[in-house]
Amino acid sequence: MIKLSPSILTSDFANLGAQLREIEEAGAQMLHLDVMDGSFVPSISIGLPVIRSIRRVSGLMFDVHLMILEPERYVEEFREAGADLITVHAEACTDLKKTIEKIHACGAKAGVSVKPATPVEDIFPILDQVELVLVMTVEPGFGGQAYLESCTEKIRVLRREILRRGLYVDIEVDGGIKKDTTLPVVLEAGANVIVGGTAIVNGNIRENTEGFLEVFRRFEP
Ligand SMILES: O=C(CO)[C@@H](O)[C@H](O)COP(=O)(O)O
Repeated sequence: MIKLSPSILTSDFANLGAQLREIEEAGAQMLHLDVMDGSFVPSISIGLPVIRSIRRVSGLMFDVHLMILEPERYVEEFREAGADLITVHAEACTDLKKTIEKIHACGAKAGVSVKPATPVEDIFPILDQVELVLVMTVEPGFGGQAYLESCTEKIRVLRREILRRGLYVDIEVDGGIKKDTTLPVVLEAGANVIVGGTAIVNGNIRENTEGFLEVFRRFEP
């Protein structure tokens, strides 16, 4: 199944409750929460208090993307705050395998992410230990950037490897996904969890969400 995970990074935070309701009512299945530390990536975004607060008002699956150094230090806290899926960067972990084990031990699903310059083959050794791989299709740090074409082949290679090994691993893509241009490209390449940032939350959330879901239907078996 293809799922939509809207990112609230560029939301109007003064109006977040209403925006979350719109996202949920329009039919998105997940909520993508970008946590940035100002070290692994240049920006600082939201953290534990915001996730705890919105957990009380949202029934969506919380897809927490940790763009922080040594994320293993905070795994339990993000789980307690409400994360259902915790994704860490392969480039940011001291010991990726142990971090994945820690995520599972606290009852969350585990995801691993790679930046655009990191070969997707780097995570093949732990592919059977995660529920999701997040292929960054922009340099992590900011919303509203242009999709990097070089990432399409990474999605294809990853989907091929997952099929070859008979695994059930979701492929999530994040960055520069637009309904009429890059969305069909990533779906064709094999992605099945789609993060939409500015293309969903900026403007009419309901129409934007419905537009994405309509394209999904064209790619569903
Ligand atoms: O993690 C990030 C950026 O680092 C994202 O989740 C952005 O929020 C995506 O925004 P768009 O590129 O879709 O506008």
